[in-house]
Amino acid sequence: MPSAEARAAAAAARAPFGQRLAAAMAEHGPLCVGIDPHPSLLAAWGLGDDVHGLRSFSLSVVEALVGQVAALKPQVALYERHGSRGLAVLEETLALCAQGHVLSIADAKRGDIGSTMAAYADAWLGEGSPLAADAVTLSPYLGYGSLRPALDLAAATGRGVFVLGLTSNPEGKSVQHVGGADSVAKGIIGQVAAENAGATPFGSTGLVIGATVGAALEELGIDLAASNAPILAPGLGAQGATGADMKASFGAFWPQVLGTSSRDVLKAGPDAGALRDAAAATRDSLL
Ligand SMILES: O=c1ccn([C@@H]2O[C@H](COP(=O)(O)O)[C@@H](O)[C@H]2O)c(=O)[nH]1
Repeated sequence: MPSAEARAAAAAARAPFGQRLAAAMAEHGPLCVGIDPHPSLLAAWGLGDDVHGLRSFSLSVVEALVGQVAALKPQVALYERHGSRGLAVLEETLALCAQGHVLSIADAKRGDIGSTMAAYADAWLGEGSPLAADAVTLSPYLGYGSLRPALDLAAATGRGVFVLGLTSNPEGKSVQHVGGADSVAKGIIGQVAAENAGATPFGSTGLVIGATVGAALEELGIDLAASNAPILAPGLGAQGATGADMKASFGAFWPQVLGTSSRDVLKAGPDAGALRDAAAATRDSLL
């Protein structure tokens, strides 16, 4: 690991995640491709459901899509299921993203009591950590304040977080919509807004709002513009949402939205050109 001085200098030199994401979206369009090496996809690519297949799949996706999309989002669970060697592949995948200057979002959905949260923050956002990504997804359902160690470390290292707000799965409503006009989700989004006050073009504390939420933003009276947050919107493609659906749901908030699709793009592989074409078609549906 580099010295403490070198790590501090690297963190200080990094522009805030929100600014880096805005620049990447302006250059490459509002698409993030998820790296989700499901067993079925490994088989469809002619790879084994083992660490060699995982590595070949992951590195092929990064190599094909560097310079093509705003961000890549490895799904951590699909590396964890291969044990410590799977996590080593995730480290290599994140390093390749950094080398190719494509933003990485580790979809880990971490959330725990504050003292443990500090360790998760070190792992996913700490300078010099082998698993550090440009941003990590967080679950606020142990209380938004419990995320503080990650919010602070992200700010100190120029990294970002995406806090679950309204998730893309149908079951999410049973928790997130509770309270109606004063919904749980609205409360979380309000706390995210406080983190991002004054940041331009948006802050580094993002929100996950599913591409599948339909009219929920309007029904719950949620003003995403006030959150000043980048919005990570999963659910495009395999979960049924289209670019047109997303534009209808997000309306005036569209400039903040980074759509993300995994299986629908990945099924085009393993041919690199076919992967690039699938990503380009998905990105174009968002323009
Ligand atoms: O609300 C959420 C939060 C995260 N996800 C994750 O995004 C991808 C979606 O994969 P697809 O193949 O495009 O459906 C996956 O890793 C989920 O865990 C989400 O879907 N919804």
